[in-house]
Amino acid sequence: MPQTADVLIPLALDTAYSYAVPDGLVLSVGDVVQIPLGPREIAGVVWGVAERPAGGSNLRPVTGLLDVPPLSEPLRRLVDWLARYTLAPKGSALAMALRLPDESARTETMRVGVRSAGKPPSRPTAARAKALAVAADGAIRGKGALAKEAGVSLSVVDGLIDDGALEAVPLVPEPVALRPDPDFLSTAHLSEAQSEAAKQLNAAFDTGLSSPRTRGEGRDGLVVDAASPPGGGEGASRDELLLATPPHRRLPPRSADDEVGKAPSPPAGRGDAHDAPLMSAAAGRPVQTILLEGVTGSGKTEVYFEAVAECVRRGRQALVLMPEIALTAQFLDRFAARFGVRPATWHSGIGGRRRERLRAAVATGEVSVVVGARSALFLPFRELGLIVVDEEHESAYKQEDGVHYHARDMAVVRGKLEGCPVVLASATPSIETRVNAQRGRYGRIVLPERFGGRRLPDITAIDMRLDKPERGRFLSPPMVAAVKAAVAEGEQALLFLNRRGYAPLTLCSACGHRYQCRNCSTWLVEHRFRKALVCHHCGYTERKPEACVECGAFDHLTPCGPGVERIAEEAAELFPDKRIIVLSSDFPGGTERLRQELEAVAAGECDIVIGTQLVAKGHNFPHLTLVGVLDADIGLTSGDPRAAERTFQLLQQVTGRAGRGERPGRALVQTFQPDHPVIAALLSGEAERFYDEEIAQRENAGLPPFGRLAALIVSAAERDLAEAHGQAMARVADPPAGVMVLGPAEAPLALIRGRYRFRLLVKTDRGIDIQSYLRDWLDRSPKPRGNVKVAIDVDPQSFL
Ligand SMILES: Nc1ncnc2c1ncn2[C@@H]1O[C@H](COP(=O)(O)OP(=O)(O)OP(=O)(O)O)[C@@H](O)[C@H]1O
Ligand SMILES: [Zn+2]
Repeated sequence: MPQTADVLIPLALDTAYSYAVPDGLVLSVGDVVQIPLGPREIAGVVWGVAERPAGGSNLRPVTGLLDVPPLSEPLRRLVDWLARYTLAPKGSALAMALRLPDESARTETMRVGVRSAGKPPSRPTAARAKALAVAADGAIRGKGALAKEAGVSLSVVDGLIDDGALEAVPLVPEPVALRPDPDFLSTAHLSEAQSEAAKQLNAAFDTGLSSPRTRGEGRDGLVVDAASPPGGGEGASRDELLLATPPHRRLPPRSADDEVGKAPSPPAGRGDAHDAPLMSAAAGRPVQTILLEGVTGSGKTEVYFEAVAECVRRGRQALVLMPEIALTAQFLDRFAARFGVRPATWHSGIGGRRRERLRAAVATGEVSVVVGARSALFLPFRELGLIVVDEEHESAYKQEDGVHYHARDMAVVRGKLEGCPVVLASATPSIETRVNAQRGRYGRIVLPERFGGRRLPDITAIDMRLDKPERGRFLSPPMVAAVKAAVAEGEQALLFLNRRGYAPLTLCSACGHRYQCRNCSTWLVEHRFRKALVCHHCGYTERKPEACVECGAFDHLTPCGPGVERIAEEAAELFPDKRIIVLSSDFPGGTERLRQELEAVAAGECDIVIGTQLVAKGHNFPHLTLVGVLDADIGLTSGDPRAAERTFQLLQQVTGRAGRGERPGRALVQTFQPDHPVIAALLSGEAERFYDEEIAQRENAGLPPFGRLAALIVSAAERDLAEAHGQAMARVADPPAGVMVLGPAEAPLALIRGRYRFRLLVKTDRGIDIQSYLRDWLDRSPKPRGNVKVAIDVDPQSFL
């Protein structure tokens, strides 16, 4: 019987389109096919197939089956899930999972080398002789390499190939990644606490979660769970997930002992708690997602490496997600020390061909461990057995454009769809994850102490109202003294200020003019290294003028407040003979240079490090003993409901960089509000109390995870248009009980890249299916006209 195929296209379209399958071609769901779309041909994925009556059809035909791995069922369901959850068009969600090789990548698939064919060229020239002299050793070289070595042009080499004096031979591509050896290192190096934690973690593999029998077993099983928004509440409707959860088909185990050879799952309630699976107190069944919470420097990495090892031993694949910048050589080396080889890595800096080879190797199962940034979540794993989300509290996991998704939450969803354990690791877990652990939805494993008997740093506040810096300076006298003492001992000091550039505001002291972005409602930030004024939102840059553009006065431009560059200047004056490194994400040289500098810091090649929040993320600087926080209050004043949580996390992370090596560490925190609950909790080390209070406040206010939020951002090139559309939407919002719609209000960043922005905020009770409400509201709303755009952000992390 001939077929019809419903093909989903990776464009901003929400539905699959029907095509006729030509006779002789049999398609399955998940196949990647070529189809005509308007005047062009495009790749899409078969989302459904049906039989079609023989004879004619007015559907356009599928034009080909592409030679790329089909999209697995869990991945297709992730795409469905993602689209339903974020309200993004399904095709946009698909685009994240389907990155086809671009043309350049395809044509280059076979690299060729050349070697001497052992016969002279028919037409000898000096250049040819040089090339042949190099090739005379019989070795195989790339064409470019040979040309370079011989000092001749590529066309000389090509000429010799045509002539038959050189022969082209295919080069065997180097493997994408070597196989990690789960038993490369014994577990003897683990501390007792780490071994315990690893054991508990690995018990998750024996819960039977990944066996086919427990899948899709109805309402009380995993089915319903997978529908709940992982970020918190139990909101999404059951129907939604029942829809998304057909009985699961999975690949047979690689080898019999994958499933059989290991210890059978221990019966629930067995006496020995440690190698029994963590049980959900609430549901009385094993948990699938586990919070691995350990203070900074407790050695969480080593613990989850053991889970990765166990996963590999079972013949399955592991994915470790990291905030991008944390993909340092240091981490890769630690992986290599444990597994004998570096892992395959996936991040935005990996180019076309390598990307495609890695995707293919992930799909065949050849690659068993991938360490990657958030987009690695959409790789086509053949048999995913574990996902680790390191630094799970990081806001970098939230994608803020296109499909607004949170990679940590989607990791939990993918784990459920694949039937594999998910480990969320952090020293400062998000409130959402904390609450899930308290409620027993997630398991929780705690490492309360630092590895190797090291102490957490002592943290002291410097009250800036009392210990004022000198005029025009930003380091208070006790801070200066502490840095001096540390570097005198040959130790490293880190000065932390979460502000890029030289000064956050520049004004003319003659006329008061403030330098503002022409596309955004933001102040321009002076970047002295670049001699420019820069907008941190749109990148608009102008040369710093000699005279005020407003009144023409010379020498009156005054920087207001500090950025890291200004602190660097001050430190250089205070400590002229010390080596200083400034780390900021906007420096020329990009990620590569940053990685190198982070390594230099780790190797002790500088005395004073000055950095923004990127130095706080998971790094290990063994020589660092002093952390100075220059403005602890920066984040506290924003209107963001997570301001307190974020500040606490950031300060605890950055102070946690001190004292990780041999010598104990300490931290000094400059603040104008030493009594603020966040600062007080940081100083007293009472993280538990801080979390308890913060959780109680969220609960009282009905904020996530106790209620749900979604933001609508209406933007347009004209302010009136944006505002009018926002108001028109608000008029038809018609919120039912349990739903509140606030706004439209002008966004705090009212203008970005020349577009005016208004925000609407939807706040619902936990039990409400916020997506259904949003869909219904959008259907009733006037369609955006002209250049008006409406962006939807479910579970917003940013309120700007
Ligand atoms: N079993 C071990 N053997 C040797 N060194 C270890 C071991 N476990 C941890 N360490 C060392 O202790 C330090 C801290 O470990 P790790 O970076 O894993 O901590 P962490 O819990 O991830 O901290 P953070 O949350 O601050 O990033 C590292 O220098 C690491 O090499
Ligand atoms: Zn701007």
